[in-house]
Amino acid sequence: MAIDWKGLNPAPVTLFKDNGDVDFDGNARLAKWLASIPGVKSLVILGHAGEGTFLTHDEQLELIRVYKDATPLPVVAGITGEGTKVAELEAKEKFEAGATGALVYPNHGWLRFGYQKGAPVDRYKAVAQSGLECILFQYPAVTKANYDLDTQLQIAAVPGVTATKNGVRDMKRWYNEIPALKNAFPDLAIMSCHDEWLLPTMFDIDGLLVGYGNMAPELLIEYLAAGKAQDYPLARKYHEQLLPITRAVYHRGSHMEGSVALKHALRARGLIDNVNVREPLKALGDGADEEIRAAVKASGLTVVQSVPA
Ligand SMILES: N[C@@H](CC=O)C(=O)O
Repeated sequence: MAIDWKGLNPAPVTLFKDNGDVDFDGNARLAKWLASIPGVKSLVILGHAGEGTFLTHDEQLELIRVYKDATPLPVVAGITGEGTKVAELEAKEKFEAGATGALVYPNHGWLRFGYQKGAPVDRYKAVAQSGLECILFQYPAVTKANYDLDTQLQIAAVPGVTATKNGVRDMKRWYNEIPALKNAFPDLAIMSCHDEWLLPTMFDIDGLLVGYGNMAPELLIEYLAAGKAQDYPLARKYHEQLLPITRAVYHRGSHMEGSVALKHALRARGLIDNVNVREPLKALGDGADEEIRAAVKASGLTVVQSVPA
């Protein structure tokens, strides 16, 4: 069954116990809460926000099973294996564990060295053989793992690629490449992942695929609707309302810190009990928790009183 990406696709954080083990029960609880919110379309796990590559192979597969059992929503798994063959096998295992979709990461060697022409499309072809619906993941323009338009068009043509998560962070590229993709592939769902400044992207998208979706799903769904309606004043209102929490979580030293800050925001909303992370993530410094709690309040995000069983 095709995934309907046209809404909010949060990338849940992964919870850990105090002894460092994955807290599967805590993750199931978070999954159930997110899935209970109308407008949430899928849950994208094992990505950056989910500390996917910090989990062992077995933990990754178990987390997919837990999400699959906890929610009727499609479970989308990050595919991060470096080699194309490795990524192909990883996708097969994740499909068998219960995933429906794949967020296909670039080979991370490309971040430093760039890619050879044709290699990205072959990676998608290999992963798509698993039966997972694939998301074309566009990295920021400042990285060498960023795909030129021709490469994006080739990837979008691969059967099984049904959406793109665009994080280019270069509006000149966005304003040219998003229409070109839409023109060539009208059914390709366009999703933004510009967590730290969503506003300029909100008028061109079908959905959001964001870590941000963990902590403010209710408001992001309304914000997305305003963007789709081309209602700039209303979208701007949501942008302003969310600015305190955007600043506290995403305008930090690095996007990596955002994954930790997300946990503080979720704790402030009463959804999780601790802010444990796995190395190489580090705890935030003194004062961060108070700052994030104050931002949650200032953005009008309330403490969640009950989570579906
Ligand atoms: N929002 C981030 C982090 C997520 O994967 C991005 O731009 O990729």
